[in-house]
Amino acid sequence: MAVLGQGQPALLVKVVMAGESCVGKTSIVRSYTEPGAPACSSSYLATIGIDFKVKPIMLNDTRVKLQIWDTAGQERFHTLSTSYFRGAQGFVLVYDITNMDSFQGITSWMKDIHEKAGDEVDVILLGNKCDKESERVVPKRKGEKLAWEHGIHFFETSAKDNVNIEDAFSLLTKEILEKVSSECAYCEEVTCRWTKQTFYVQQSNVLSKDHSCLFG
Ligand SMILES: Nc1nc2c(ncn2[C@@H]2O[C@H](COP(=O)(O)OP(=O)(O)OP(=O)(O)O)[C@@H](O)[C@H]2O)c(=O)[nH]1
Repeated sequence: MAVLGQGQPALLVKVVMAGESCVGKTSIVRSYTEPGAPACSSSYLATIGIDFKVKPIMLNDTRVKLQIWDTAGQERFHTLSTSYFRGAQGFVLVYDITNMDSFQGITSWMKDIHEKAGDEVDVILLGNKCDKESERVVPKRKGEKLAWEHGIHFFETSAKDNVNIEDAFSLLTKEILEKVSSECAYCEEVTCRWTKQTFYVQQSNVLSKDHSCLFG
């Protein structure tokens, strides 16, 4: 894998948040990208359409710019939300441990992800709101079993108390980087017809030879 130092441009990684409405997707993104600020508020404000945040991180000496797309979970936004799945390298798929319907919806979300983003994409499953133990209706072993059946990693998280959020994003990003370095599934090699210089094209991003985004 290309090792990018401080002075070098960052590798751009697109991650999409998915899951039913009100499971805590926005709060998880907030907890991760705005440390110190309250991730949860007493009033719930549904995501309308789509939003995104950027989080620069350093992982094993590689500079990464995580572009996190926060989709709306409400059914009326389903077509719009899933249209952002295409081209993503990773998904954070979330259910709420106090809401059985949100857990039962996970299989359908997995289907959407594979249909739109392919079978090779990395997914991590989060059972959120683990601070609400007294209201739990989804046992932890059910989440573990479902993740195991899909061959993906699993964490129980709390956006409110910032539990396991950083670990979840780090593990997902690590898996994505391993894939990019081993087979570069997302890049297409292009040679400039005038300068004969080689570039890699990843979606709309032009990447330099070491796969770091030139516009990073
Ligand atoms: N106790 C607790 N509440 C949480 C947690 N995460 C989110 N919430 C609350 O749950 C509600 C919904 O959170 P959001 O982050 O807006 O949920 P969402 O999945 O983005 O919802 P949509 O935008 O409709 O898709 C809010 O009132 C949050 O404050 C958590 O870890 N613990």
